[in-house]
Amino acid sequence: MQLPTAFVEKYRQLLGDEAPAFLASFDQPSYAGFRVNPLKPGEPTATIDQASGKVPYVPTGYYGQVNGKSLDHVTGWVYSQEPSAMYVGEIVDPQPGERVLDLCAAPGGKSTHLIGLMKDQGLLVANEIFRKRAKVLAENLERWGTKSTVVMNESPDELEKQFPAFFDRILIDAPCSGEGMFRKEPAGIEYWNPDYPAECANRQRKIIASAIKMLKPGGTLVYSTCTFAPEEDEQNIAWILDNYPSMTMAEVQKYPGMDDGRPDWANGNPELTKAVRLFPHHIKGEGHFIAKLQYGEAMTNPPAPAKKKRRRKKRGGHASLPKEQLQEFNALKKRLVPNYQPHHLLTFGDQLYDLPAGIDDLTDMTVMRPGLHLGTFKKRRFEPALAWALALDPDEVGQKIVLTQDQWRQYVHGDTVQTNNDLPNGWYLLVCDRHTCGFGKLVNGTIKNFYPKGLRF
Ligand SMILES: C[S@@+](CC[C@H](N)C(=O)[O-])C[C@H]1O[C@@H](n2cnc3c(N)ncnc32)[C@H](O)[C@@H]1O
Repeated sequence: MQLPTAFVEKYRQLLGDEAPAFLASFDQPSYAGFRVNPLKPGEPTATIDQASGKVPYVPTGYYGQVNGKSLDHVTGWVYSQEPSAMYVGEIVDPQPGERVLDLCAAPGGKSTHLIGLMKDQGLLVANEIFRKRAKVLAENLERWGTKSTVVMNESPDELEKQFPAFFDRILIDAPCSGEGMFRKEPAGIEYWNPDYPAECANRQRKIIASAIKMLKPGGTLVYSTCTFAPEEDEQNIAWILDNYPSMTMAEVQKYPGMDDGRPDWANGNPELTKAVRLFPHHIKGEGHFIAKLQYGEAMTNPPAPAKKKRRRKKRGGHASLPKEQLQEFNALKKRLVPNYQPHHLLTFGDQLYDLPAGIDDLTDMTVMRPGLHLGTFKKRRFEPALAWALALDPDEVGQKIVLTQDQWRQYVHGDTVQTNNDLPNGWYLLVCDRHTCGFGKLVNGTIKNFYPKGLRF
């Protein structure tokens, strides 16, 4: 691989004797991996059978490729993620019931991991600053089947106004110079120049400052990058320790092949050894840096959570459900999923969502997905959403139709599906090999296709 001369020189100086092995790793193939989804009601055996082994430091992680058009992938039973990146979620270690923020979340590798570890209990706010990427994030989280995630499309400095001292845990998976991904995505090399890491570090410090304002006293902040650059890694952590006396380094478990952070690459603060570096010449994965910090109880006067006036947004705002719509929704729910207990029903235009606990005011925020998308109100009828189907366990649904693999392929292709059953007409959950796939409307033995057009293949 052709690396910039200044890059090679920089790491020769920093790594000394280790530099040849480090530089040689860029000519080795990158590692692919995937995680299995603990929120789904079974093991994705078809994908696991193709794996080349388990990732030792991630209980749900495997080495191997995922087929993007497989049933396992399309229904969110697996998520394709590079093995080093998987360690970030484990270090965040979120617990069920907590409030967690993934501040730079698209396309959703870490968010899907975090909400799985939380057993889909509590609140995950998955935020992405760029709208197109936030849309992809929302789609990936819908496939994952989460009920407790809100997807936002905000800048960190807007979010900090909405959520002062609010979160138990915050992850900053920072936009970075991406040196650790050069092997996997060589196009990233084009953006690199000797000043690029320092430019990224400046941006990262602004994100960090916003994040700290949103952290509860006693909460934890995990900061990760996929770059080797000390400016963006140890030097940013040293900056946090110097400027925020309440922030201290937390210990991180290191598995064989993982390296300590390098104080000598920053200001010599020995605490920096507690960070972890994943180097491609030492582990089976790409380059990563992860540090965990604790917001000590020393911060005795955190800003009180802002009290916001409740008001309806002019456009795209949310509102409680009118009686007629509630009846339409309840009629369908009673037939399909009688035991489903929505937490807080709200509408965005004609879309119905179930907002998770822990957040009740989305005023003044750009929200891509205010919780679980339940469906759409059409003229005097309610059409259940794909996201709702993907969040259900087939065992909790009364009305369902089991598809063969061939019928599932017809369904994701957008075709109607012929059945030879004599079930009454109406909505059914479609299930293939225990994977919930969507809802279909049965009309005289034919399943009408409501699979979203943009997802068909
Ligand atoms: C490393 S990626 C995140 C990857 C993601 N956590 C995952 O695991 O799939 C960093 C993200 O930060 C976003 N970003 C870029 N500039 C930003 C800024 N100024 N503030 C916050 N996020 C930013 C990028 O759009 C990108 O999606």
